[in-house]
Amino acid sequence: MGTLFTESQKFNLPDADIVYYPQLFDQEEADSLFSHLKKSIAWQQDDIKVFGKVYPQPRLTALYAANEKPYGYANIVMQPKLFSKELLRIKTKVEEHSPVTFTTCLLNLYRDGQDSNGWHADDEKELGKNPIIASVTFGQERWFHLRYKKDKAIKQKILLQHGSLLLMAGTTQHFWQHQIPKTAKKIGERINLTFRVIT
Ligand SMILES: O=C(O)CCC(=O)C(=O)O
Ligand SMILES: [Fe+2]
Repeated sequence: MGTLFTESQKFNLPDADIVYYPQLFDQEEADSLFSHLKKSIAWQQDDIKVFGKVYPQPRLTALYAANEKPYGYANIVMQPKLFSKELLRIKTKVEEHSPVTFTTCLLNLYRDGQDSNGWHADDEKELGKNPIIASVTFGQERWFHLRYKKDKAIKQKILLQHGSLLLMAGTTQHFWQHQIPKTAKKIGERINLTFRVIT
């Protein structure tokens, strides 16, 4: 079961460094990792505070890491659980395409088209100055939207497919925001893993 060769795609966008690998995992391996993660991850639904009002987050999440450092964003502070051997296997595979060793993985489970992730940048202080974020998709493919902060008419859509990897590096998180929009279509579940370095 070697890695299939599939062309990577580098996006030519201002102040961004974004590369997409459509098939980090082949179909069979991606199917089996999806079912494994669906049942073994400690999925939780946190509340988020937006302009003083509290809402349940429109997706389930979980935090795993190689250390015990918490990760906080949008009024939530998450304490990690230790990486499982499958998460370490995925991490090792991702690191073949990345110059850094990741410490932490934030996972998202989008249960259907009404689950989403609003406009944001991964620019929390504990991620460091020019963070490398590696985002892996299993299950339902979803659109990933990017918009340039200085001119929101400059944007990019990327279809994140089953078994794919998206790498964001350089100044991407300073100059760009991203989101996973809702869709009215009847669609299945998607698991997303975002590997990060938290020091
Ligand atoms: O689900 C995705 O592809 C994006 C997740 C994301 O942006 C995040 O967790 O910060
Ligand atoms: Fe993000």
